[in-house]
Amino acid sequence: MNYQTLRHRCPTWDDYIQHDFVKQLAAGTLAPDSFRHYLVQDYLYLIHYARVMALSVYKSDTLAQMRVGQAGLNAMLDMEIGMYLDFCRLWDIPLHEVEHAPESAITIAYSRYILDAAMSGSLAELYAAIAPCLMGYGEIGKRIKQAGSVEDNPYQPWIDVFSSDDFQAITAQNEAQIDLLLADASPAQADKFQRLFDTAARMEVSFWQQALDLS
Ligand SMILES: Cc1ncc(CO)c(N)n1
Repeated sequence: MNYQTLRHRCPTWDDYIQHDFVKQLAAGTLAPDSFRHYLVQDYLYLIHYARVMALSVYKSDTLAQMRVGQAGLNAMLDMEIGMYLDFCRLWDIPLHEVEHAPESAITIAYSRYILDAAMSGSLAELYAAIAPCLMGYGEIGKRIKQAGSVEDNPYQPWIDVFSSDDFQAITAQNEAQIDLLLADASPAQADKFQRLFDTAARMEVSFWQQALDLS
């Protein structure tokens, strides 16, 4: 088992990567209310995601494994959350409003799902559950960049983070880590990895959709 197999076997991968939210964000036509909702919910989601990354360090056996988790956590806290804080300043959204916003049902479901997989499972299971998140956004960023940017896109900073060389290096490092962890999976373990991956990818679709439903 490896990352590309998980990705190819996932029934909702394209729905996730090519969701209308992504298309509208790339075109700069996404309704501001939708982006604002996404921004707040994703900020809340990332708090839990960071806790999962911390658990990946705890569950690591080697320094090399720990460093992949460390790099992922840094990318999250510095690059992604940093970009969200910039948006908050630019769009006049007070931070306390974001921090105290109620979590939506899908935000709770998805964030606690990966947290449970991280707490109860092996390091390999943890990575199978978070792979759609990290790897998917990397793929989306790369695709949008390759398609060429539109002028004056208000969402360009989002695209710049996920298409950046730094973020792409993190996804490459994570793919290698996932491939090593999944290499010797038994058929039963491979099924478990695929189920974790597919469930997370399904929730990514709902995560986009919640924001689009507002417009
Ligand atoms: C819901 C979601 N999935 C993936 C990422 C990428 O880290 C994110 N910021 N939010």
